[in-house]
Amino acid sequence: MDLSAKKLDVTLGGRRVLHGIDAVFRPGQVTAVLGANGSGKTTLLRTLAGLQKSEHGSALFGDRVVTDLDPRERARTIGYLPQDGAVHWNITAGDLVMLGRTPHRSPFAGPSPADWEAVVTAMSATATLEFADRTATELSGGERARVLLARVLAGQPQWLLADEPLASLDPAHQLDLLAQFRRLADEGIGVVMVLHDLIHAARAADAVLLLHEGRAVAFGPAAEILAPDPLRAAFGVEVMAVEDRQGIALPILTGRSPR
Ligand SMILES: Nc1ncnc2c1ncn2[C@@H]1O[C@H](COP(=O)(O)OP(=O)(O)OP(=O)(O)O)[C@@H](O)[C@H]1O
Repeated sequence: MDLSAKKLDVTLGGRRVLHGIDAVFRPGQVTAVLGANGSGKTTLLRTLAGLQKSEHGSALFGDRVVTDLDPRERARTIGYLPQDGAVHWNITAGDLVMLGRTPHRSPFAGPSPADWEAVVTAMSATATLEFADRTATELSGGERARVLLARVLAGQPQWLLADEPLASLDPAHQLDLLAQFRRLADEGIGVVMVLHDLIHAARAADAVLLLHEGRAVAFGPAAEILAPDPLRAAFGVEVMAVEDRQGIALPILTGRSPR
C-alpha cells in the first residue's frame, strides 16, 4: 500500500516547517528525500512514521491516517531509522536487534523461532552477526548504525523510513546498505531515505523528492529531478552530468549558483 503525504503542514515550536507537502511514495521503490539543512526532511520522515503530528493534512498508509493506526500495527508497518543512532541501554547488539521484534510478540512470551530467524536474517544482511554478543554502547558509530538498521529490519516492516542512513558508514558499507535497500524494494518494501549525497541518490533511488524551505519543489524519477534546474532551485548549486558505466547521469557539483 502507498504511503503518502496529503497537504501536510507541520509546525514546530510555533514555526511552520512543512508547507502543504503532497507526495505519494510507492512500495517496491527507493525514494530519496533531499534538501538543504533545515529544509524539513527529518520532520517529513517523522510525520510519515506517525511520530510527529501534522497541523493540517495527513500522512496516510493507503487511505488510513498513520497516527490513527494502533501503535503495534503501526510499528509492524513502518520501520523508522532515526538520524542520531544513539543507544542508551547497556544491552548486547543481539538483544537490541531482538527489540525490533516487540510489535510481533505477545508481552510475556519468549522469542519464537520466527523471532530468532528474523533477528539472524537482519543481522546477516547488515553484517552485524559478529557483534551479537557485544555491548551496543561499545561498538563504533558505524557498527552501531548497522545494528540499529538490523533492529528495524528484524521488525519486517512494509515501509522503511531511514534518516541519513549513510552518515556514519564507510564507503564499502554505504554501498552494502544501498544494495540492501534495493533488495528490500525488489521484495516489495517501500524505502524512503534522507540523503545528502547526490551521486548516491542518482545511483540508488528510483524517485527523488526535493525539499526547499519546507516545500516540495520537485518530485519524480531520479534522473529528471537530479538535474541542473531542480538542484539549483533546491540547493543553489550548479552540477554537471557525467554518465557512469551503467549510463546513469551522475550530478557532479561544479560550484554555487550565482546569487
Ligand atoms: N523541536 C523543534 N522546535 C522548533 N523548530 C524545530 C524543531 N525541530 C526542528 N525544527 C526546525 O524545523 C526545521 C526543519 O528541521 P528538520 O530537522 O526537519 O530539517 P532537515 O531538513 O532534516 O535538516 P538537516 O539536513 O540539517 O538534518 C529547521 O529549521 C529546524 O530548526
